[in-house]
Amino acid sequence: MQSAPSAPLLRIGTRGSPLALAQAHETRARIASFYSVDPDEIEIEVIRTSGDRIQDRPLSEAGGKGLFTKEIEEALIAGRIDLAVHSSKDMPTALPEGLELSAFLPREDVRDAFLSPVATTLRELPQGAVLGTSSLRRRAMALSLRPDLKPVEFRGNVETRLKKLADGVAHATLLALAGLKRLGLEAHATSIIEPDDFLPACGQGAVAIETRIGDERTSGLVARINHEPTQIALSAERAFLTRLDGSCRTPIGGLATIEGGVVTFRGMVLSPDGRQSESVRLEGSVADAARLGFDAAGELISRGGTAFFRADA
Ligand SMILES: NCc1[nH]cc(CCC(=O)O)c1CC(=O)O
Repeated sequence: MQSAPSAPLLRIGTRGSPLALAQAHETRARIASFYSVDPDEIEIEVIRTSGDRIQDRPLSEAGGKGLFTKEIEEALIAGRIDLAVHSSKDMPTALPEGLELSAFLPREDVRDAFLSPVATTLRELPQGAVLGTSSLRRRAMALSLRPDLKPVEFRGNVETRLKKLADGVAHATLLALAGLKRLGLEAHATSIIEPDDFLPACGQGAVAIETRIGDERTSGLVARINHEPTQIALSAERAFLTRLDGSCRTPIGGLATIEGGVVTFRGMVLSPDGRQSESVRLEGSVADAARLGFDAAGELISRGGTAFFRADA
């Protein structure tokens, strides 16, 4: 007689892109190793989201960030999965009722990479070069440094964008170094852009684990693999975004770094054409990280920085 398969220890929900799968597998490996269980006892369930389905128009027009999380969060609420693994950067600031971010993996590199077959850096691109990017932040920041560049829409997963670049659809593109590294594709980076020049998106490089509020078993299990400095940095960055009330139609950069118990938060808002911008830099204690992000947003609002994106919302 065959015995009935035993119920999995945990079920992880994720998107099916190679990057999402790499992140789900890393989460599974960390949990399995912490509890010394066979990784196969933790199921990975691939869920197709609206963001994966919609390919014909910019996502900022189709409804924004929530598109990559909606169906996964529905499965979580319904109890078909126990935890969801997401790129923090793709998550809306407001979570659906009943869900929480209960843990973060150690943050990967936060920087953006410059990729081009014709130049080593953004500054060295030929006059009027075509820049492929679907990120309003990268577009605005690139235009602030090089107003002559011609941005074109560049959708798809990391591999698709690399292929478009190789096919000559654009002279250059910008990608998160974190994604390239998690996919083992960092050799494709032509150069790396320092945050001083080009602030990353809030949450860039951080992987978030979402669970049901009240599911003590799962939140207890994942709490043990939580990377606290990442969680603290993310609390500042998410507070910043929440107060700015930015959608993905808004060029915003934000980064919290932690050193010796001190959190440094840098934030920036830009007009879509990159001609106007406001920046802020605040320091505070680790215990006040969320307050720091909140205050940084307040500072930009009081300087009128949010008028840049309110106008075209
Ligand atoms: N918007 C897509 C997305 N979401 C997360 C990453 C990269 C990994 C990360 O930032 O954690 C990417 C691709 C990119 O921006 O290059």
